[in-house]
Amino acid sequence: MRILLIHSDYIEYEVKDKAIKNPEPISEEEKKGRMDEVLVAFISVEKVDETNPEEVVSKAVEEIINVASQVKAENVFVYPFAHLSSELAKPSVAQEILRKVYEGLKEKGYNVGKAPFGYYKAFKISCKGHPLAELSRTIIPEG
Ligand SMILES: Nc1ncnc2c1ncn2[C@@H]1O[C@H](COS(=O)(=O)NC(=O)[C@@H](N)CO)[C@@H](O)[C@H]1O
Repeated sequence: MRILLIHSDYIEYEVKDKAIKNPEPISEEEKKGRMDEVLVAFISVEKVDETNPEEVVSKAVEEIINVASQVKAENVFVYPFAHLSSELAKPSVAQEILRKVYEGLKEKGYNVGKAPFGYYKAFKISCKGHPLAELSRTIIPEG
């Protein structure tokens, strides 16, 4: 799994079109979204993650929380992003892993947003620009 973390003043997105045959079903209001004062996690789920999804989910939640506490972000935004790796997991597995990362962060008490999975989206982001505002993490399952 590849994660790009951007501590931001805001992130906003707008769904444009389906990018895969069976994207995540979404309501009308989920076609647009915005979150302010937020740690945005752009996440590419990789083929290797399919060997141990549970381990990757718990490590991802741990890594994201670790950065959120360092930058004092209470809001986290999970953004499915297929462009941080050339070895992508198939969409069905990726969607499930991302859902579990989202749920895991909520269980830890964070206010969590997410962008819909499987769509082309326009987005705007405002990076805060401090020394820890741009970080990346790579998670590889051992088991
Ligand atoms: N492995 C993955 N990790 C994260 N997001 C993914 C992954 N696979 C698919 N997605 C989601 O599905 C969308 C499209 O994925 S994509 O790989 O860019 N494109 C496609 O799969 C199709 N255009 C066929 O190539 C992405 O924007 C993302 O929302």
